[in-house]
Amino acid sequence: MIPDTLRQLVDATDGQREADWQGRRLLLINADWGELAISLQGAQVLHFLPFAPEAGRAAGARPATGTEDGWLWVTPTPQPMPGAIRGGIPLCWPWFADESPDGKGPMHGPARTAAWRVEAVDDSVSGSGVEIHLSPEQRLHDQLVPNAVVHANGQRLSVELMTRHTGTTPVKLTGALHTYFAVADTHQCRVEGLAGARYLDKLEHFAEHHQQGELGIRGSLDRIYQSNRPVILDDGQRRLAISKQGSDSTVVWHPGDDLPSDTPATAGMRFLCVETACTRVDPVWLVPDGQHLLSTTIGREATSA
Ligand SMILES: O=P(O)(O)OC[C@H]1O[C@H](O)[C@H](O)[C@@H](O)[C@@H]1O
Repeated sequence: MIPDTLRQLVDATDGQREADWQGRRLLLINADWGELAISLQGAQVLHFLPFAPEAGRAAGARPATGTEDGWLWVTPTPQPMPGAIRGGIPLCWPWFADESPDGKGPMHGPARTAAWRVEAVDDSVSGSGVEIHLSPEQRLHDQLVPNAVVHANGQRLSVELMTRHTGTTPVKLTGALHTYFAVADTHQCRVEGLAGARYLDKLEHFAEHHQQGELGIRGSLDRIYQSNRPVILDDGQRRLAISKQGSDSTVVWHPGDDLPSDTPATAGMRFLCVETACTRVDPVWLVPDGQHLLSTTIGREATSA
């Protein structure tokens, strides 16, 4: 689910172009393999719709209008600059939530509101698709340097957030690929693959629990699962496989009825955040010349033929 204004920009794109949306520069791609939109504020993927063949649909043919509008959700309320966009895949870096070193930094770090530039767009990648390299326009940390790579094709989307240590003293790093998935109905969702995992419940002052059975979403939740395993997000209509690297935390978040002011009730039950993260339970200590790769890959669940 994406705002009509973003849908119109994607529809008006043939191939690849840049355009302005809500005061932000976007990279838009509408190709034979699918659709992709990235905001250069935050290097944030806002939209992805692959055209992989499904039963009854020819290879490379776009889904019938109205049957599917992408795997990611973006709030329909315009987000004033220079604030963050709620939706898509915000890059939370170099800390997750309020875990800045002095406790005073912006929620989820400065990367998601910073200006990034496209370093390269490679559409010669195997399997027909695109690989986009992005870097921040300004330094965001005195010792750490991030860059992002987005891979998209007719089957899957992946986002890689690489951090390199260019300084002289060890640095603690947390962060997240804070994915807002578009779902048919939040309360019909199941997240499979977390059964038995230990989690910290942020709604209970980080009380520790273990997940009993598979996770069904019934109301508000804000949990840090200690897990490096892939999960399946099933909303009753679509099963997406979410795998990851460099992450021992999976954050599952939805505010329930207590929606943020930028999220109208009609849109509020159409998303679920399942986040590939490094948090207080698995911070990364980066040493000089070290690097860390946080990545997620999202595809349809593989079905046995
Ligand atoms: O509103 P935001 O700054 O984008 O944060 C949205 C949410 O992100 C994460 O999932 C945190 O676990 C939540 O506690 C937070 O409310």
